[in-house]
Amino acid sequence: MAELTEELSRVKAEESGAPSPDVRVHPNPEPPRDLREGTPTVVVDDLHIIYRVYGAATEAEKGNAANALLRLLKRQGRPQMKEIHAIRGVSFVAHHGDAIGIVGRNGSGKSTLLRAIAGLLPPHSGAVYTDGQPSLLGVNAALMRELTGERNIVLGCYAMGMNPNQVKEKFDDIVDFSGIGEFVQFPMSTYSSGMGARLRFAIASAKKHDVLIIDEALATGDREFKRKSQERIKQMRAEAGTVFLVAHNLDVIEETCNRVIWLHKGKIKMDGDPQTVLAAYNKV
Ligand SMILES: Nc1ncnc2c1ncn2[C@@H]1O[C@H](COP(=O)(O)OP(=O)(O)OP(=O)(O)O)[C@@H](O)[C@H]1O
Repeated sequence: MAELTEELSRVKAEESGAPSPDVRVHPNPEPPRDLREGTPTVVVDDLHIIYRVYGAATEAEKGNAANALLRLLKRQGRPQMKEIHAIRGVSFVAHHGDAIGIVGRNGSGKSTLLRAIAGLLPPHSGAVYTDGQPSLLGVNAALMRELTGERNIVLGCYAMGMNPNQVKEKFDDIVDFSGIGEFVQFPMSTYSSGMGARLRFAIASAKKHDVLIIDEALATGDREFKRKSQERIKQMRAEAGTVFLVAHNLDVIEETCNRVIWLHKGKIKMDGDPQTVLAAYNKV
């Protein structure tokens, strides 16, 4: 009974606007943006990613129809499973306001690392901790080819958690930024790959992201679009998000990022400021 009276008086106090004695009042539950600058957003701790693929271990086992039929007749199992150890003990910490470029030769593990940060690949061991929701903007980000640009903008914005008013507010800006013009009324299947990539970038960057991961999205698009997208990445950095960027064009990385991680055979070979890391990377 005493508990009930206490609870009732707490509810009444809350209704009257007076803070109840046992409720701590935080005047600033969210620290202002500039205070968040520099706080950790992504912690990657001794991460290992292993892909398992069913592949032929020997020449004789190589997959063709005759071999598959022979295996069936002999009631043999599938060919041996192979493991590809794509990320081998990667650790680093990213902070609010960081734009981190990831460089490395083909197959060094860049896309795998980004997909793991986005939570799309489970670690074999180690862990990825993120503050906020990471969003992966890759060349394959899911837009629907049979739908018009307009429908994709609306669906894409909803998928990022916007409400109808926010979508209305952002719609024109997305179309302008993408530069697709009247093509917005046509199905995406009629777009060139550059137009599709520009629309994807325009949709994804219309929202503030805690952690935005961009995989080669800037590789397509003309000089003007590259300039605009670099500007927008800088703006997103200024809004205290964290941006990860994989691009084979090192100039883009140098101009956009404040830090570069060089991956080699699944391990970090170097991590530091763009000039130093890119100079070393260009030497090999
Ligand atoms: N889905 C997959 N299944 C099996 N192995 C994969 C898969 N994706 C990548 N790999 C392997 O993992 C390793 C790292 O590949 P990843 O695509 O991450 O490298 P990358 O640095 O992004 O390459 P690129 O510059 O060519 O895009 C490679 O050996 C690759 O063959």
